[in-house]
Amino acid sequence: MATRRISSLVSKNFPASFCSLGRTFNWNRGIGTYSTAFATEEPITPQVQVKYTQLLINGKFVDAASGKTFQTLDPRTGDVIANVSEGDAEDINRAVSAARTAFDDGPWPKMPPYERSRILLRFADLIEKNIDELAALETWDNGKPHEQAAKAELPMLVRLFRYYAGWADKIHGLIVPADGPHQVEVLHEPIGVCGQIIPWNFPLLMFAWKVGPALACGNTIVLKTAEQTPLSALYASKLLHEAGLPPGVLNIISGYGPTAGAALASHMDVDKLAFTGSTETGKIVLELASKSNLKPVTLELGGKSPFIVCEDADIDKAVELAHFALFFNQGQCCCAGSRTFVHERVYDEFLEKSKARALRRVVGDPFKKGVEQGPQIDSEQFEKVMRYIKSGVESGATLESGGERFGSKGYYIQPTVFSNVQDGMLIAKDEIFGPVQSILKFKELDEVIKRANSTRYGLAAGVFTKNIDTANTLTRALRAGTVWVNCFDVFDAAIPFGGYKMSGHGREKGIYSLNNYLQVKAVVTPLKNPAWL
Ligand SMILES: NC(=O)c1ccc[n+]([C@@H]2O[C@H](COP(=O)([O-])OP(=O)(O)OC[C@H]3O[C@@H](n4cnc5c(N)ncnc54)[C@H](O)[C@@H]3O)[C@@H](O)[C@H]2O)c1
Repeated sequence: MATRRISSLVSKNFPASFCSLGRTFNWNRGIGTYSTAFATEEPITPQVQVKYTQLLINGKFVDAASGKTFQTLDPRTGDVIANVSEGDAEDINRAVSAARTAFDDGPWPKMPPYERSRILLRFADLIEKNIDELAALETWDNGKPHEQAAKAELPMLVRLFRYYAGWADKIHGLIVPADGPHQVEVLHEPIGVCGQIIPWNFPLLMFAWKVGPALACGNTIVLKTAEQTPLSALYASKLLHEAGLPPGVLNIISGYGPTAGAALASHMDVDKLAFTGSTETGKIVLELASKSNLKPVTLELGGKSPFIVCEDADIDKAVELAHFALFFNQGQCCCAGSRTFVHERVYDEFLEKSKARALRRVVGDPFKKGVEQGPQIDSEQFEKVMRYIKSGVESGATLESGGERFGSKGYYIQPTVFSNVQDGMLIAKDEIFGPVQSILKFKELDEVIKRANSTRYGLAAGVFTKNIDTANTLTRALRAGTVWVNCFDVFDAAIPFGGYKMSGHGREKGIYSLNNYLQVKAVVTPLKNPAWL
């Protein structure tokens, strides 16, 4: 069998790849056991003020119609960061009405695409100027390491807006040949008022994946942020208006899912819905859309992605990448490599090294330099993850490291590794969305393909091998929207992302996202005496 080394074992793309985080920042790892030093220190005061807490409707910050507010909390402590206007159905009506007027009568869809492109480019420049404040807000509201927000996520957001700014003046239709003397033009039109609902795990990146392509295509938007993380999208949207976005084109509603989110999904005057969140909520919004006006829906949902370590893998590199694939962002990634399949010949070595790596992971205040893992987003997620850890122990998996709360304040969890995990256990089937690695043993390639595909999800997969034939077999056999080979979490703006099966409908990013935000119209005109057809 012909084999050859795959030269690039870990992607060098940055900032498109989160893979480079560990190397770039030279994380200051502890040794042996978990360090509790950070947990006993006072939380670091964020270098940012919360300026925007109201709803953004028709270019203005306004209170909710009900006058209600809700608290957004600091995951490091559970303390209140700010009181934020709580939008509900009435505010969604106001925002949709502003977006409708901006679409039907406003300048945005009619603006020369180059002008739209320039506004998106100016916005990207403004984000770059305000990276420190935006990254601080993101860390404060979400708990993710500040270096990750500032050096990877914000640059990705900038890149994504520049990418879609580049598309704005390159979207065009087709002239297609037909039987008979007809001119057939296929026009690509903006789809109209877009409803967008995003989760809390990557508040600004999810904002970018939704807003960038929708605006490039000339649409108007009502976006509902996640109730856990309302702050950064309000700040970014203010900058978009500074960059020249006309009022009413982008409206931001903070609020809860069953009230504001459901009102948006079921609104009769919303032309398209884009949702990212859990599979359970995805089913609800799809039903709301179908029961209202049958608006088309794209869904980016949950996952239980396999990460397959083959017998020929460089074990040290595989351990590091599998660790990153699971623990990145506190394990709160839809595409987390949450089933680590390891070939039986390298299993023992892989396990020992994975355990040691988890013990070296630096957990603490996400504002502190060198910290790799902050707190989970809130008490609900914290409790859910702890329940899964308990279930892993009770179902007979071996707890190799972690398994406990980290520190005494906030929602920190020790990096946890289970070995001896069997396919039927809940920890191998459900999306845990936390820092819990499940290691499973396999023997044959056919066997691991079957087991990796034996899930209701199909978002992503990781493959670690030096053998090009093995890599080709796996990449084609795995039923997942993304397969990363010898890399993981490479998120270039041009790469499509989305799921098979219950991980979603449709794709975001790249050219594929444009199709989500365009209508296709055929215009047929008879041709009189054409010289040719
Ligand atoms: N596939 C992807 O690209 C991707 C990316 C990030 C997160 N996710 C998934 O998101 C989930 C975690 O996020 P979450 O806990 O915020 O998910 P969630 O489904 O609870 O919430 C997501 C959003 O939906 C809203 N919502 C909740 N109930 C609603 C309802 N009845 N009607 C309308 N909207 C409603 C929420 O307010 C929030 O804005 C995970 O399952 C993760 O895998 C997927």
